[in-house]
Amino acid sequence: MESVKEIPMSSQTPPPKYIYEDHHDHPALLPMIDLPIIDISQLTTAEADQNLRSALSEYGCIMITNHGVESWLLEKVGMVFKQFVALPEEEKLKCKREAFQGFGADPALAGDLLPVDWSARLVLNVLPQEFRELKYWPENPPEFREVVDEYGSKMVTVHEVILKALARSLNLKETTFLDKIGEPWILYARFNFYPPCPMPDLVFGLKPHCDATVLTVLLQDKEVHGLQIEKDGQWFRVPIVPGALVINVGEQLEILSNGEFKSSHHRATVDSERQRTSMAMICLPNPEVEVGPVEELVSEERPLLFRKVKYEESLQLRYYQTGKRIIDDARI
Ligand SMILES: O=C(O)CCC(=O)C(=O)O
Ligand SMILES: [Fe+2]
Repeated sequence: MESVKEIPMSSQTPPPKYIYEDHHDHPALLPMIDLPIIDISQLTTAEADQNLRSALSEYGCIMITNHGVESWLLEKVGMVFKQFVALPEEEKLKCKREAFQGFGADPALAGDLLPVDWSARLVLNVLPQEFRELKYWPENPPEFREVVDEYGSKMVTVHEVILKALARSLNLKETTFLDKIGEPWILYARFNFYPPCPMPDLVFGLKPHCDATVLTVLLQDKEVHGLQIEKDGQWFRVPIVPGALVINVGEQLEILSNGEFKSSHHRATVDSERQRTSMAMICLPNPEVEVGPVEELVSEERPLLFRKVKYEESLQLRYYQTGKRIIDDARI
């Protein structure tokens, strides 16, 4: 098992296991993308629902404002994680990553793997409450648990508001997607920590991937860029918009919507001098549920694209490390 000691060291020239032979564009050289910004307090009007639908269909990744998370809480969520990563090693070891939850690098699996990410993550099941394993939840800083708990409950509303609007925009009963992902669906948090790296064009903080989720709500670092998305075969940097949250369509929503919404292909690069953090709140179907396309979205003009699949953490990790996608297994 990896320990927190195996987190990449900011001062090091990257050891070979992190290095991509074909270097990618230096992050600073890529153009910024102008992502749609959607005020989600306007959703329920037919026009706002349609705007959300077309923005997500075109980009797979948008920004949202008026999402109901007060600015002090956004600030705190970012801050408590920065305070946690600044703690001494022994303190962080108390939440050491095991198979899935906790703090550390991804466990290294056997096989033909892609280079290792220049990052470490703190992964926590947040909701439903009975899925929480508090031994992985930092006790330091002292407000960590309360802040993540509060932010998590706001995220339930954000997910519900968006999933209902997307269903309405496709002329479906508004709870269609929520009904399909089962009760309770799962909310988990992934806090990403990217130490600086002197050769940012040779490593990735998070390799190119699509989230295996329904939706991901991402709080970016306030100052340091790193998120990039691919659109029409080109990579772009995602701007930092103060107070806005980033929404990524995940593979489960691509399946549910029979391909109407495409999961966003994205990655995180690292900075040569400054550390970066980000925090993803992720929606997954209930673990007992098999997710397949909504029947009303299948027709003669729009044939069935996917068979039903069950999300599995261990499979997902293996796929991530080998550059495969679960959704490709589901494609008919
Ligand atoms: O750090 C970022 O901006 C991207 C994070 C991300 O893609 C993820 O956690 O899945
Ligand atoms: Fe992601």
